[in-house]
Amino acid sequence: MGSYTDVALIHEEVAVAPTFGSSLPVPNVQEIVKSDPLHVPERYLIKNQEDMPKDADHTCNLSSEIPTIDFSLLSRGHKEELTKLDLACKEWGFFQMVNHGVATEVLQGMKDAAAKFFELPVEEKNKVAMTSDDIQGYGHAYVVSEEQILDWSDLLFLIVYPSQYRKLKFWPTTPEEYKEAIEAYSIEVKRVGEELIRYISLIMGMEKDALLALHQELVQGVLVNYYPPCCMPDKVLGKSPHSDTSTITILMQEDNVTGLQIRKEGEWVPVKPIPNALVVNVGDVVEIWSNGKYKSIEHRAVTTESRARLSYATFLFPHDDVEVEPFDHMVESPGSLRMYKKVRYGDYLRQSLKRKMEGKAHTDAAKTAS
Ligand SMILES: COC(=O)C(/C=C/C1=C(C)CCCC1(C)C)=C/O[C@H]1C=C(C)C(=O)O1
Ligand SMILES: O=C(O)CCC(=O)C(=O)O
Ligand SMILES: [Fe+2]
Repeated sequence: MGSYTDVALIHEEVAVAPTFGSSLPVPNVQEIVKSDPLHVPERYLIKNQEDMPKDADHTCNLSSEIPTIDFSLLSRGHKEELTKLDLACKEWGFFQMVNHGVATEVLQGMKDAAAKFFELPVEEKNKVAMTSDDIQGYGHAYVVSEEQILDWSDLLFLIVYPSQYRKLKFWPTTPEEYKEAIEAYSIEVKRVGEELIRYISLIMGMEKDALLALHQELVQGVLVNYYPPCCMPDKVLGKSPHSDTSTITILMQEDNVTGLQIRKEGEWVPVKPIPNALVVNVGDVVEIWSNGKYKSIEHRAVTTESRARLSYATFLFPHDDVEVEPFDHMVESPGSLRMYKKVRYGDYLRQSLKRKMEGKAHTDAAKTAS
């Protein structure tokens, strides 16, 4: 455990009221829409034409090329599926995962409980609001300056494992089924996520449990993103371009609202929801460990004019004290360049939260001088 003079992290007690992780106070987007559905405050309007989203459902041929991985085939030791996983992590950094074994009722239970929470009056939701010295709870993140363009979304972020890191003061008690729903969902996603990290360990040429062991302990956070409808969906972003600072991220989407877009060949490629599938992406940690062989790809979320969209991102990541750097065997040959510096994960995460979301800024900052 880090020193207590350290600023608060996700699972360290707060000794002093740090600025770490705490976003500057910003308006509640759901309340903006409630008060005037036909107005978008200046701070949300994108300035650069090239950053502006086309309509969320714009067709892009590359969407159909996003890999699909069958988890049940991986579980049965299918070498071809493992090769597909290797390719997906190398070429896309994203894939749709099917046949993961998580019951539809468990997926739906998480969706229903979260939807009920976000439908509550803001006074009720603010009972679990983020505080200035913490990064769990209801509110916003990555807001570090008065000038930055704000995302058209509100969020609820909770650490669920290890259970001793939970801060139940931020867990909604209304709807009363929230705790049960997120626990049922998270234990299943933990099962799938740990297996995926084992398969990634194998495709990196390591023992199946080696990568999990390097986490010291696997930390699991659940982020529910709420994207209210927007009257100018082509002028705002639900979530700015970023790569995830996780080992891997497992995302559940709504069935019939497209919002997630991933960066590929200079295009923003919509990830069309597949009912009951989970979207998996490589995080910065695997990119660094693999010396850039597996890509933590930039992605973003756009909004729609007609309806709200929710997404459920589970981040799996190491303990703060884990030192992350490229594995020797992943630095292709003796002459190859070691692409990243050694970073203490807690510092890496802390740095990422001090910046506004700006594409690959996190991993760029961890690169060795090129
Ligand atoms: C390990 O964490 C992540 O992968 C991660 C973190 C998100 C968050 C915190 C660590 C605390 C504050 C809340 C928030 C959920 C943003 C990934 O988040 C994605 C989302 C953004 C944005 C990002 O940069 O990575
Ligand atoms: O809402 C989405 O589809 C993407 C969310 C995301 O990228 C994140 O929360 O890290
Ligand atoms: Fe993300």
